[in-house]
Amino acid sequence: MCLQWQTDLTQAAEQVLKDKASIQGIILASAKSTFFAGADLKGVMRSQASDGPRVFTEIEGIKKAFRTIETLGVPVVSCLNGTALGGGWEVALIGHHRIATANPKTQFGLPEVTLGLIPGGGGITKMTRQLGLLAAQPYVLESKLFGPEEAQKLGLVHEIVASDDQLRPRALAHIAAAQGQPEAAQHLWDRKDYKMPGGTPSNPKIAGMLSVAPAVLKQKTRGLYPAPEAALAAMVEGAMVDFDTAMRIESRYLAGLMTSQVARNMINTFFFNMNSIKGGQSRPKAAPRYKPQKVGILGAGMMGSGIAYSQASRGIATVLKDREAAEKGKAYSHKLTQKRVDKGRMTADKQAALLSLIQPTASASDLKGCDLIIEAVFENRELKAKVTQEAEPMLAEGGFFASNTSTLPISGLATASANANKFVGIHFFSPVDKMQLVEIIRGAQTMTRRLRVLRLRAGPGQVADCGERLARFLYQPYLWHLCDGRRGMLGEGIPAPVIENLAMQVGMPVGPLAVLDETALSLSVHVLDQTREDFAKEGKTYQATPGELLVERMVKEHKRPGRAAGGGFYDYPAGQKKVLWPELKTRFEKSGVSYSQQDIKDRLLYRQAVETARCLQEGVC
Ligand SMILES: CCCCCCCCCCCCC[C@H](O)CC(=O)SCCNC(=O)CCNC(=O)[C@H](O)C(C)(C)COP(=O)(O)OP(=O)(O)OC[C@H]1O[C@@H](n2cnc3c(N)ncnc32)[C@H](O)[C@@H]1OP(=O)(O)O
Ligand SMILES: NC(=O)c1ccc[n+]([C@@H]2O[C@H](COP(=O)([O-])OP(=O)(O)OC[C@H]3O[C@@H](n4cnc5c(N)ncnc54)[C@H](O)[C@@H]3O)[C@@H](O)[C@H]2O)c1
Repeated sequence: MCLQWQTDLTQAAEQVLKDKASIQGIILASAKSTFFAGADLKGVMRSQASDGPRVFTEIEGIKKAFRTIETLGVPVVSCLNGTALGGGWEVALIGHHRIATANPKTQFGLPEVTLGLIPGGGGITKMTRQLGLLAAQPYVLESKLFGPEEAQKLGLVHEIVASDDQLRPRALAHIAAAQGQPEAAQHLWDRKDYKMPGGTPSNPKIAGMLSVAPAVLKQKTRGLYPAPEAALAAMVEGAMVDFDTAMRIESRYLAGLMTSQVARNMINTFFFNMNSIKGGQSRPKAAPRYKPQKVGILGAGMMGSGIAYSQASRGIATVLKDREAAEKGKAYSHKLTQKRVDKGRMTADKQAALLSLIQPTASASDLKGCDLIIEAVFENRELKAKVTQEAEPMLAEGGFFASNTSTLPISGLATASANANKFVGIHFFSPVDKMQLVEIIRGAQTMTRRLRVLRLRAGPGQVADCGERLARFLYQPYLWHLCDGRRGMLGEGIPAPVIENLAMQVGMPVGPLAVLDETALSLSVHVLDQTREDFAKEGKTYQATPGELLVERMVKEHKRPGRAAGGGFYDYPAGQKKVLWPELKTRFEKSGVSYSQQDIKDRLLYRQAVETARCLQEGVC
């Protein structure tokens, strides 16, 4: 929907208006494999707040042309040969009759709110009038996309054809059959007898539901995302007025959002940056994709058991080795898959096939022939060196070794290896089955070609090739320091619920103390112990931060090592919601401590900004 397209559209609308008497019907078709990708997001990225009035005029201009075509009095047929998203779906909705090619890859719908925008090119008004205020919500407020079949069930597509070459003949046949039938050239909502499905907001049932809708939405967005709120407002306000006014209402909301910093940030992150990652921006150039055939995992604790699941669920034979906990580690995969089986999302056969790929063992000899071994034992340098030396000889020819360490420099760990050039860091995040990110860390001696992007996990954003600078990597400077700041705040006497709630108010999905519990407080203590040992070897004394000392007290004094071990900053009563450990109040809270909520929010966010800037400075990509 760039400026050139807008000019062409306006001219086409003027032309059909002139030629009206000789037109029997209009076909909207695309010459590309995608039907239409919607508004020009590059243009939106260039917009400024002062562009608001101009953008409003452009949106209104586009919709005027849409309206000219759909109210001309001739049947309009949209031939949907491929994906139609956002403004593209809004173009499809010009057609009174919509025909789609059957293709499981085709996606229709309105992804706008995921980009900080709203479907203000007629999408809100038309989808609401077509489906009703309640039924349209998932498509408008949650950007639920759908394929041709679902579209047909919803009445949004009227015909499905087997191949693209059938679209035009079917459209022509429809136009021929529609001659003399005025309703075939009219949208539902333009008919005199139109009634909104389910009722308008004046219907008491709808009014009752709408009265709680903003609160429900706010609970999800925490007031941090303006687009879903604007979309809900445009839906409801639009449902109370005539069609043209409803269209203008959505244009106003859209113009405001389109020229906002929030939308630019979201578009840049969720569309352009995500596309670059999917397109392999982080991959070493010209490196072939690589999938190991057999993977060994050392340590079947929290991380090892999750990594085993992630390998087996991608069909990779996995040997899970632990001194004592290998069976328990495999049981984690059983637990995860059983939940899916119980919900009917996985067959028992598939579960059995996945579990059969995990071989629990206490014996290093079972690792023979692995082309990748990932070490995930305790965060202790000597132990890691020992298990590396024990397992490495089992590698298949050309295989390589990886450590899942959170904090220990890879170059240092690689000194235990007989092949430091085949030693890398592969850092999974907890919980492994949910987190898409995997960080690849290059040690000083790692051969660059070892950094083939591993297909260990599906999903985008999977790799940050950090290299290794200053013997630290992403997790260390980034998350670790963030966590430390939060633990530190608790140590200053700031109440735990204040820290947790303010962090969520600035957009974190869960409170930071909850995250620390998940990753295990005992892990922080292992890291601290190792750091002290390292300093001592150099004749120095490590000065632990207040945050580190607090966690050490939690683990060593109060015996609260984290969620997996029964409790940490939170208690985890069986079958109930977690609750903050009541004794945090008596042990850490200081009565009369003064704090400003804004300062706490700033401390949480500035730390992220500073660490992000450092990552960029250090070339983490
Ligand atoms: C001063 C301010 C400007 C004001 C403009 C005013 C305009 C007013 C219009 C208002 C009315 C409409 C409002 C509408 O409701 C709002 C929207 O439409 S928001 C956009 C919604 N659309 C999308 O989210 C779709 C985005 N695209 C995709 O999901 C995919 O590209 C696809 C369509 C599924 C196709 O996938 P692929 O085949 O894999 O192709 P690629 O993804 O690799 O894309 C190829 C190439 O095209 C670029 N591109 C794709 N879509 C857009 C886009 N919408 N805008 C800009 N560029 C787009 C993509 O970046 C690739 O570029 P390359 O990397 O090759 O440079
Ligand atoms: N916890 C996290 O959130 C997280 C995230 C990313 C990376 N890591 C890293 O992953 C590694 C493991 O962390 P974890 O949280 O899974 O620890 P964990 O304590 O849950 O598990 C460690 C496992 O190692 C096993 N082990 C000890 N010695 C062994 C040996 N000689 N041979 C085989 N197994 C042995 C233990 O029995 C235990 O099951 C650490 O290096 C940690 O820094 C942890």
